[in-house]
Amino acid sequence: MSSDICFHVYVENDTCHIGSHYDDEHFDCGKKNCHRTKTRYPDGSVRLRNPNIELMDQDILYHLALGSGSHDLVEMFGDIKFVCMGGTPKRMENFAHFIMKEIGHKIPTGTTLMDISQYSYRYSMFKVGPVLSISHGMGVPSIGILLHEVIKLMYHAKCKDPIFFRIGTSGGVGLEGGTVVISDDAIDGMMNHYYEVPMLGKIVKRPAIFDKRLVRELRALAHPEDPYETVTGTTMCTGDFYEGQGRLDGAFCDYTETDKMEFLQLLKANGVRNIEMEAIPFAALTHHAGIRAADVCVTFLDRLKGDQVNAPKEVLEEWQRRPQQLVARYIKSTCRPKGGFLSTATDL
Ligand SMILES: O=P(O)(O)O[C@H]1O[C@H](CO)[C@@H](O)[C@H]1O
Ligand SMILES: O=c1cc[nH]c(=O)[nH]1
Repeated sequence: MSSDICFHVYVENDTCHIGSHYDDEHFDCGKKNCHRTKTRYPDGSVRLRNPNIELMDQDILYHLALGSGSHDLVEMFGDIKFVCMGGTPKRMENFAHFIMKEIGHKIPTGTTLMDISQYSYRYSMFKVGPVLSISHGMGVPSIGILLHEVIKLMYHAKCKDPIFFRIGTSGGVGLEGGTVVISDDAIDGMMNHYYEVPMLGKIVKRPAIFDKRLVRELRALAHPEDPYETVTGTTMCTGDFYEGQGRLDGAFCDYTETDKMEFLQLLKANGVRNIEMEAIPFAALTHHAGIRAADVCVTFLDRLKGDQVNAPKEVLEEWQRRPQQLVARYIKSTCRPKGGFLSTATDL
């Protein structure tokens, strides 16, 4: 590595290099190819890696029902420190209410939380002080579109060093239902560690990298007395729930149970702890934007034991709250004693 290249993560010739200081240093060194310099202004606010946006009269965030011309995005969202996303509107509305209690955020008596993106009829978005809670739908294209617009929202709103969390559900690989998995790595259905996007007839590969320090900080917030396990490991992100995840119970199945079990055992032997459908674009696009992010999912079943999600509804609801509790502990751990929030739990 030449001396004018910094030790932060940087991308050169389509290859991602991770400097030895990546975990611990997030300052603006100004050196050539510094990922931090490319993605942040000196005050920590999000810098977009698309020069076209600042030349536009206004930017319409179509799927959020927001726009830089129609809304005062700095006034509405400038204080955001945490963006939490998960598949369903109901989970994210519940999380908004939960985090409101946890951080002691007050809204005027007689008022209720509003779905800011309700007229997009695509995603739901709730704001609770420094926390945005947004639904992302199912699968790679849905979360990909949302991430483009939320990252632009962070830029327009001049948010400083926001942290993104995905609060999800997944199938465990050798883990009981109800286990919480913090992803420290992501692979796609072909075991690639990158997000492949066809652009202008060519495949562009973006490395899918999670922030290792954030993973450690979250892991440290798991309580020994929690009545379930919290583990870290690789998450496989597939493009389908049935055949894409080796299930035998889809509308079609052209492989045998032996084929399925061999594949799942291979995943287990390679450190894969769970399977879901968003980790790759979530890791890759947040990393490309220089945004620290973590994917925290509960398992709904052990895929080594079956394919059907058959735990009772109330049990699934309780399990879904487990990743929310961990993320809430993180957010609370960044609260300053005199108000406001730090950018990281370990700055305390
Ligand atoms: O529970 P959420 O966060 O929606 O995520 C998981 O659930 C969906 C499949 O049932 C996929 O989107 C998968 O990633
Ligand atoms: O098995 C599962 C469970 C939840 N979500 C998935 O993608 N797969």
